[in-house]
Amino acid sequence: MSTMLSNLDLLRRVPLFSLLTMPQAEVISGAVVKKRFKRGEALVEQGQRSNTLFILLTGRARVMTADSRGREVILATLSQGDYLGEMSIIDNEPHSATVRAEVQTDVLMLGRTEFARCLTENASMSLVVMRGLVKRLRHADRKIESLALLDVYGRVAHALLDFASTDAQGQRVIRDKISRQDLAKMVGASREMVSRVMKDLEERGFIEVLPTGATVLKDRLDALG
Ligand SMILES: Nc1ncnc2c1ncn2[C@@H]1O[C@@H]2COP(=O)(O)O[C@H]2[C@H]1O
Repeated sequence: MSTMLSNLDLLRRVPLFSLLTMPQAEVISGAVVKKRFKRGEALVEQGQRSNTLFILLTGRARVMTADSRGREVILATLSQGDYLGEMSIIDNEPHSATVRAEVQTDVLMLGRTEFARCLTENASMSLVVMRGLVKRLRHADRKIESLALLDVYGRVAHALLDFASTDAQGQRVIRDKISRQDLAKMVGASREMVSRVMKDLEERGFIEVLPTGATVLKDRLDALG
């Protein structure tokens, strides 16, 4: 975490908070608290309350939910500039999911009252939060569709296409090695099944796994997802 930057500087670099007027930003920067979470530590726990908005300054965190048997589903991965905890602040219910640091993660924390004040005093900020929620709902709709209508091949293809970014050569690629366990938690299938599907996708030329661990997605994969 940069110790050189003031809370105000840190806040103004976060897209959501860059919408505040300078006087508003000054008030809010006096109310935020910095915190560092270790890898594996939970920022919030599903079913509990924290009355806090968390803004990621560095690192990465995983949004996940689990059933009573401890089976987990990964809903999303958050990174720098993303925020979490807004759902509980907006509807005053416990946290909808557990969010866990995947690597050491630095955050700014803002209390319920201050965040609620930002939303009521700044219409453009409310709109951005709404857009974020709508985007999430669209994504959740696609996920429901894929769970209901696609087989495991289709769901794995969907998840891979979702994750990929386009490199300088215009190839869609996932740079980091993909954990079969994580992929299984994203698509709602067993790790063994996902390993089998990935192997088959590779053998049939839908994907290419490079020696670096990166995965290149071929155009024909779109037909499955
Ligand atoms: N599907 C999702 N995608 C991204 N973030 C989510 C998703 N579901 C929940 N979250 C975040 O995880 C947080 C868990 O606590 P809250 O319910 O307060 O607010 C939630 C959101 O900020």
